Amino acid sequence: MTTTGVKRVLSIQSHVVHGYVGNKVATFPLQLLGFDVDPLNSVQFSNHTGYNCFKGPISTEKELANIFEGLEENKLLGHYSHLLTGYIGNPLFLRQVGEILRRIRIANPDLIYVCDPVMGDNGSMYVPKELLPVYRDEIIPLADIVTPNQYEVELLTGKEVRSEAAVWEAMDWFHERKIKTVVISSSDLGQPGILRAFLSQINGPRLAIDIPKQGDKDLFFTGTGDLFASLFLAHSHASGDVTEAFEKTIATLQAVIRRTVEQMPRQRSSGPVQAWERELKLIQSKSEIEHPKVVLKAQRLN
Ligand SMILES: Nc1ncnc2c1ncn2[C@@H]1O[C@H](COP(=O)(O)OP(=O)(O)O)[C@@H](O)[C@H]1O
Ligand SMILES: Cc1ncc(COP(=O)(O)O)c(C=O)c1O
Repeated sequence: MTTTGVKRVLSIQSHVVHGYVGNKVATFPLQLLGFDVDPLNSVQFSNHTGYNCFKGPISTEKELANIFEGLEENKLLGHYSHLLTGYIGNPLFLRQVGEILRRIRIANPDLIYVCDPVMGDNGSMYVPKELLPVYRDEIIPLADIVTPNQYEVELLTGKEVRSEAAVWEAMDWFHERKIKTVVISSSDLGQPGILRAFLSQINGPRLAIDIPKQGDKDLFFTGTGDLFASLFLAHSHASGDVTEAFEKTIATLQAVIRRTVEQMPRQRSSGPVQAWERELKLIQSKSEIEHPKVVLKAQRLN
C-alpha cells in the first residue's frame, strides 16, 4: 500500500488519566492538524511522574507484541505514514519498538520515524537508567527525526553540552548515525532568561531560536517536550521548509505556555505551584495549534 497523501501516526507513548503528557498531549494537536492518530500506550498512569505519587501499570514487551500482532494480522501496518515514540518505562519494551519499526518499514519503506528519547530533564533521569543504552545503540540509529532535550543529548553522546560549539558537535554525533533531522527542543547555555532551541539537518540548515523563558525563574512545565515532538512531526510533514516547521512548532508552544501561566489558579506568592496547576492548557489553545502565529524567528547559522 502506498502512503502518499496518508497522514496516520502510530504513537507509542504514555497515557495519563489526569493531565497532559505523552499520548494525552500529542493526540489532540496531531488530530487538529489533520492526522489520524493510533495511540498505543506504553504505561497507564494516574498522572505524570512529577506529582507526589503516581500509580498504574507499565506495559510489558509481551503486551506490546500482542497488540502489534493484531495490527499486523489485519494488514494495517502499511497504513502508517509516521511512527512517533515518547515516554517508555521499560527497556525490553523499548527494544520491542525497534522490532516493530522494522516490520512497519517492510510494509511501508517510506515510513518516517520521529523519536523523542524521553529520559529526563535538568540533570535527572525519570525513567530506568537501562533505557539509555537501548536508545543509544539500537533505537536512535533507526530514526529519521530526533527531538531530545539538552540533558538527553548529554546522556546519549556521553558529553557535556554547555556551549554552542558543543551543541553542533553533538548534532554531528547524531548525523554520523545517519539521522537526518535533529532538533534540540530546549537548552540552557547560561544566558539568563533565555532557552535556546536548535535544529540541524544533514545537507540542510543549522538553525537556532532564542526563547524568552516564561513564568517565574523556577517554574517549569511537563509535557512540553511531547507536545514539541508531535507538532514538529505535523508541521515538517505539511511543509518541505524545515525552518517554517521549527518556527511554527515553537510558536504554538509559546502560546500554550502563555495561556497556562495566565490561567494558573493562583499567584506564585501563595506557596509553590502544585503539579496540577502547571498542567498545560492544551484544549483551550485549539486555535493557536491550528493557526500558529510566528513571532520568534529562526536564525540560520550556516
Ligand atoms: N519556561 C518556558 N518558557 C518558554 N518556553 C518554554 C518553557 N519551557 C518549555 N518551553 C517550550 O517547550 C519546548 C520544549 O522544551 P522542554 O520542555 O525543555 O523540553 P523537554 O520537556 O523535552 O525537556 C521548548 O522548545 C520551548 O518552546
Ligand atoms: C508519564 C510521563 N510521560 C511523559 C513525560 C514527558 O514529559 P515532557 O514532555 O515534559 O518531557 C513525563 C514527564 O514527567 C511523564 O511523567
